[in-house]
Amino acid sequence: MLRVEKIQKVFNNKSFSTEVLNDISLSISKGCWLSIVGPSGSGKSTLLNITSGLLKPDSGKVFFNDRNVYELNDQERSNLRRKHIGFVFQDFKLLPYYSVLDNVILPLYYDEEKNKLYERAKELLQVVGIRESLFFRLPEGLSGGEKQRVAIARALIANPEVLICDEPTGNLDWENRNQIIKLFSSLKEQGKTIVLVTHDTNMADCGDEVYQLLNGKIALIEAAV
Ligand SMILES: Nc1ncnc2c1ncn2[C@@H]1O[C@H](COP(=O)(O)OP(=O)(O)OP(=O)(O)O)[C@@H](O)[C@H]1O
Repeated sequence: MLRVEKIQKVFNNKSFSTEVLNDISLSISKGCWLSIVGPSGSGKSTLLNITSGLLKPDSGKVFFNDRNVYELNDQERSNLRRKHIGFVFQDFKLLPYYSVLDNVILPLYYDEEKNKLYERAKELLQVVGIRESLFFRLPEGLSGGEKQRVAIARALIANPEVLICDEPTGNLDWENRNQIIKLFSSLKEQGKTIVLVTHDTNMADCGDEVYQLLNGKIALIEAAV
């Protein structure tokens, strides 16, 4: 369902260049949960951004259901991301002047009837453990963990086939982290494909496959039998 082939990425600054990804290939089957671990700065976020169509690699290809993501035009790629790929950013990227509910419906804001979207958003917020009294609050009034869970609800609003998450439990306490792991497990059971980066090795182990990114290379370090 998702395939990255021979990805290279170098960041060039005025005084130096950083080779982050060197000939990375990965194939992710439908319904698979793939975890990526690696030290800080090893390129995990860069790889997720490239995989989800947010950042063009220097070379290499990304396929989503056999469509070459970087051969789509901007509008097509934006539609693919909004409707088929849910993305949870490490820094959440909630819009500051929109309420929790409006942030959650954002990916489909102009596509669907608002009341229906709000109903779905409320259900999702309940699933991720956000209480009703927070629904009309602006993000500045939320804790880090609450923002993270709102970002997860937003990533799910379009019922995407793939959920790509950058440190989805980084700001959560033990109880909420366990709740998110349970949610991801049940999403996987429903057939969703999950790709996540985490420093939480126990969470990584809940996946079918665990890859480690190190020195620009990726290696499979654990696979469910
Ligand atoms: N836009 C950019 N311009 C220049 N260098 C960048 C850019 N984005 C990332 N980098 C560099 O690329 C490397 C990989 O960054 P990336 O954020 O992908 O790592 P990471 O493994 O996700 O790190 P962390 O676990 O700390 O979030 C780092 O050295 C970072 O400084």
